[in-house]
Amino acid sequence: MIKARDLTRRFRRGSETVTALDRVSLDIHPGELTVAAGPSGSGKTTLLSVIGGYERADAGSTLADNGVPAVDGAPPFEGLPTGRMGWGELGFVPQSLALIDELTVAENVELPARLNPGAAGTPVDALLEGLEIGHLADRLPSQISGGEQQRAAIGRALRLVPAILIGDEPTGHQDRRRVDLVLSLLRQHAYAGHVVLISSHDDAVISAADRVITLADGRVVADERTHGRPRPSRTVAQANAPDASPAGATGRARSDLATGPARSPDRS
Ligand SMILES: Nc1ncnc2c1ncn2[C@@H]1O[C@H](COP(=O)(O)OP(=O)(O)OP(=O)(O)O)[C@@H](O)[C@H]1O
Repeated sequence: MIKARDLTRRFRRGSETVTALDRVSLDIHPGELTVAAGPSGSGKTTLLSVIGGYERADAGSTLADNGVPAVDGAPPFEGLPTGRMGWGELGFVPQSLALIDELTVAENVELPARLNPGAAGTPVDALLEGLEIGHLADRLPSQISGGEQQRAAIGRALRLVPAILIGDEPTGHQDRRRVDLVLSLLRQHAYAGHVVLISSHDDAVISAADRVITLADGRVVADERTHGRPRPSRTVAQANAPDASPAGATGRARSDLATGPARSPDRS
């Protein structure tokens, strides 16, 4: 589970201050597809970037279950800041995609595993086939379409089967059939007991969601469970057991990864 509390993010534009997020508090649960919706400029990208640790909040905090099962009666929620999670714990699909142009499609998808030697996950070939880009494995990102690049970025985010998956409009470049394909993979990941939070203003995506959080002017103006699908009572930690490894054990922390070229260019 993710607990975001009082997230506030302001941007300065000359003499003007834009409040992109205004004291947003949310719990995002595993086991359901959660979609952040709202008009352009309402704060969706900022919310996902702050929750994913790609952008710093001016105020507030975002903590996540660290995947370690409870021991000796200790609460399973350990409160790890999401910004310190690596690809093994948190997969991110940025709007910019941030693929490395010198690496092939297969190498881009494999990157989280290269950074986390020994970590378990889904084989690259299976991901590429599932995302219908298997035939493009040896091409460079610049040699494939925007929709194909986006599916490669989704494959990279899913590579280590992260407890948390965040996608900023991950279907934005897809045709109708591939929107359904991507949604089906994301829902599968969510229903396996993981946290899946994406943004979209596509009605097809919103109607496929189990929960829709609507933003306007940086605030949550609606928060609805659309399918009424009961949440599994198990935690992310339980869902991941016995493969769960302590945060950090699967590799580098997010702050380290930020220095790598695969992370969002927004993070320096
Ligand atoms: N780097 C920045 N500098 C200044 N203002 C920014 C910056 N990033 C975002 N904003 C502003 O913050 C507000 C929220 O932007 P954000 O990108 O989060 O919205 P969004 O809902 O994701 O929009 P879209 O659907 O168009 O992607 C907008 O008013 C935007 O102009």
